[in-house]
Amino acid sequence: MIDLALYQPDIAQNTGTLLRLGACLGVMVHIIHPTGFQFSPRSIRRGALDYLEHALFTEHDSYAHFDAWRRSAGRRLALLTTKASGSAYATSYRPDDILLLGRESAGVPDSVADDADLKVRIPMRQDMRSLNVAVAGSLVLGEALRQTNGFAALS
Ligand SMILES: C[S@@+](CC[C@H](N)C(=O)[O-])C[C@H]1O[C@@H](n2cnc3c(N)ncnc32)[C@H](O)[C@@H]1O
Repeated sequence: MIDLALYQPDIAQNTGTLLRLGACLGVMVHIIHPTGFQFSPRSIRRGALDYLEHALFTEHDSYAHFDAWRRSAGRRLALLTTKASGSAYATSYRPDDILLLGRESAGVPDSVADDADLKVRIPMRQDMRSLNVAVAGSLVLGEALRQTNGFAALS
């Protein structure tokens, strides 16, 4: 199954929204620390509501820890970034891909972008800077699940 990964998220409500998305679709969410807020059930409840108890998530102390785990698991990293040239809708996803979302304030550093196996961009109107991180994650996760038959087990 496709996973989501959040690189050092800044805004608790966005993280809660993505945890709720993961809970509803049966998708694992990796939280890469440090977060810009205290990561606790209390702080993310506004976005996650009572779905938090159903959320599948795992925390990584650092990007290095996450990257070591990902490489040992042989999982491909697909970075969502406005700087990519390839469209997220012209990409072939694999069922075990991990979709990495950047932080709200600054995306990901170049060193992290260099680790990505593929980089994808959601096309937008000219002069628009970016989408909300939870909206971007939802759009690409939907496409990746559609391509990999990830909705089949859901009712
Ligand atoms: C608010 S944006 C970050 C904006 C940040 N100033 C930057 O330069 O990356 C938060 C995250 O949402 C995702 N995102 C937002 N719009 C996107 C788009 N059009 N295509 C791909 N990813 C997008 C990216 O993962 C991005 O790092």
